[in-house]
Amino acid sequence: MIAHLGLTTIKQISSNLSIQVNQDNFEFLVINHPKFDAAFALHGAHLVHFQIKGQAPLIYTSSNAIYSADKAIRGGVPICWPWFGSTVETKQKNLPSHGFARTSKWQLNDTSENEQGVDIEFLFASNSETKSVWNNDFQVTLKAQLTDQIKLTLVTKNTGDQGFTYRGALHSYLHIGDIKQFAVNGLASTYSDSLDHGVIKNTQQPAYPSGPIDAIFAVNEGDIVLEDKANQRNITIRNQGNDSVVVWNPWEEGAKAFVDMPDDGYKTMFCVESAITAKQGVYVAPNQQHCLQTVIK
Ligand SMILES: O=P(O)(O)OC[C@H]1O[C@H](O)[C@H](O)[C@@H](O)[C@@H]1O
Repeated sequence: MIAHLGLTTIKQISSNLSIQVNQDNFEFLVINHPKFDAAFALHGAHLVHFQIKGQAPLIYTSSNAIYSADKAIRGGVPICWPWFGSTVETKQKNLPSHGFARTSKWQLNDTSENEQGVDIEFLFASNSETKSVWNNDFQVTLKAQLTDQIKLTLVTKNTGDQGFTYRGALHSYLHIGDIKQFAVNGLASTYSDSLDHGVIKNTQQPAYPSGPIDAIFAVNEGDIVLEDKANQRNITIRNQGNDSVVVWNPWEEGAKAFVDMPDDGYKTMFCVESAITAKQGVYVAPNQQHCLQTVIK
């Protein structure tokens, strides 16, 4: 799934882990564990690939994704932070949708590995550039534990002396075999329809998506289960620290409008996001931290 990127190794970290670059010097951490293959872009600490050996990929990344310092990567698990989507304020200030973390370079801080999998830690801290758009002191850590599942924990630490609030998401694009042979179980009974002015609607249980969807669900008890019938599997998602679950698929017209997604890309992806979308966000006091997590298997 990343072979088409034509990567070259520039640093071998261990026999399973290496830093590789594409022809534009865009850096990836590539993991070839005996149990799975995975890759992160250092740009955004963005998981772009995860595939257990012998199985279909668990994560969808667009074959047309653009790897460029000022762009967000289409697919994978974008880290939306410290805001979600756009607000009147971010629009007025011409700030990017979903915050600046996904278009910032993160530092690979630590890796460890064993027979079960690998642990990886990426860091991103406030600097003069981030403070010019969001005037807070922070350190954000992405802790990734990859085994027979993906566990991503985003730790937001307030390193300043003023409290702040944040919003965001672990915006997972799950790979599915065929959207026409697909169902979603375990979502809350109502949702706010972002494609219809936030009108509150009832959820079908299970839900069989048949058109564009952009919906904010409350947090429900239990797991969200995607029936990926074409791949004869269920994908299970368990979130923590979120106040909502955002579900998104742009469908055909939406995909056609994106330069970085094939027209039929919508057929093999479905986003289920561990999100903080409430207006008040999450408050983080000085020296305190908050964890946002998603576990996918
Ligand atoms: O195109 P992006 O900025 O990556 O956003 C992709 C999508 O993210 C979320 O799912 C939002 O709810 C959608 O409204 C948005 O279209």
